[in-house]
Amino acid sequence: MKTHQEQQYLDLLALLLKTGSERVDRTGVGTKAIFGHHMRFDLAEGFPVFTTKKVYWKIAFKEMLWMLSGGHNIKELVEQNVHIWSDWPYKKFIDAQPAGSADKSLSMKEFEQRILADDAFAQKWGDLGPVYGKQWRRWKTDDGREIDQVAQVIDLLKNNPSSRRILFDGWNVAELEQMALPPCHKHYQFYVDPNTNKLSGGMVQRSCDSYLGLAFNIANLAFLTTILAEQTGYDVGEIVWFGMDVHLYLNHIDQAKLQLTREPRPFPRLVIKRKPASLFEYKIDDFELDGYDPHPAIPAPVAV
Ligand SMILES: Nc1nc(=O)c2c([nH]1)NC[C@@H]1CN(c3ccc(C(=O)N[C@@H](CCC(=O)O)C(=O)O)cc3)CN21
Ligand SMILES: O=c1ccn([C@H]2C[C@H](O)[C@@H](COP(=O)(O)O)O2)c(=O)[nH]1
Repeated sequence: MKTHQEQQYLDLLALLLKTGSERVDRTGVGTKAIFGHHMRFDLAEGFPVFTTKKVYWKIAFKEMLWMLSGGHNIKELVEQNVHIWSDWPYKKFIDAQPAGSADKSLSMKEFEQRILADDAFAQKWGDLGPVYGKQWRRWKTDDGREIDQVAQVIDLLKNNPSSRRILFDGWNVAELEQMALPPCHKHYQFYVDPNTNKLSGGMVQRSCDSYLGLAFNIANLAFLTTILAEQTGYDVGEIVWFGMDVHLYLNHIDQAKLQLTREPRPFPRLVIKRKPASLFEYKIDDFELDGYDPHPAIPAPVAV
């Protein structure tokens, strides 16, 4: 019998548990880490959203659509009930409040409510800086122009699919200091096989939270590749993932061990209910996963 493609992910978790070197990290949580790892998923065999725990794929897709829209303020995420980016601006806000002030003890929920209610507050405190969306869609040049890297990718896929330069990158060295977090999934590249008319998507991730982030990152790489293929007239090929600093946070070890006791179930199919005129006009309600029957969620704390 053919091995389930998700086994690659379970093998990675097992490898980290067994061989990962314990390292201190920026967050102070500590990780078990390896350097350099690769996985690939054939999208013809199903949509790679992991089944050995419930993955909140709609949250991931909303994040991808937000990045594709050029967004970099958490307001647009919180409006859609997505909270995965709120920790960083919240921490920045709390750190900036004087000791003893009422705002110093604001909860994250109250912070998010103020982001939603007060535009000026959201402008000031909800902005993550020039992160993914900004670099993907409006990379600033020295002479004051802005480059839409995603539009360039679409143009190459339509007009020069044998190019070896069909890529975009979020790692804008000059602007890293202004970002709440420098990009983790930093490089995306695409490839058309002329024999099969299939589009494959690759991604390089410099730093990978293998328990929380990676499930989202793989689903989103598959999602982006699928909608790009639909928009440019190709069938879907493979996604190819390269991780560099690939780690398991020490407070995710029990969750990873529990996940390893579970058997993968068949991957679902991604159903796209509407094809908009451009890549930038998809809405979350255009998507459904057909046949997603995961094992229960296993919650874990995010390292900030
Ligand atoms: N330490 C760390 N790991 C990450 O994966 C990560 C960051 N930081 N910082 C930036 C973004 C934010 N991302 C996140 C943050 C939180 C979850 C998370 O908590 N996921 C939960 C449930 C989410 C929910 O219900 O809102 C999960 O079980 O997948 C996932 C991705 C990915 N990135
Ligand atoms: O999409 C994402 C975004 C972030 N991560 C993880 C990887 C690291 O654990 C942290 C970032 O910390 P750095 O010190 O900047 O490396 O967030 C992820 O896995 N996926």
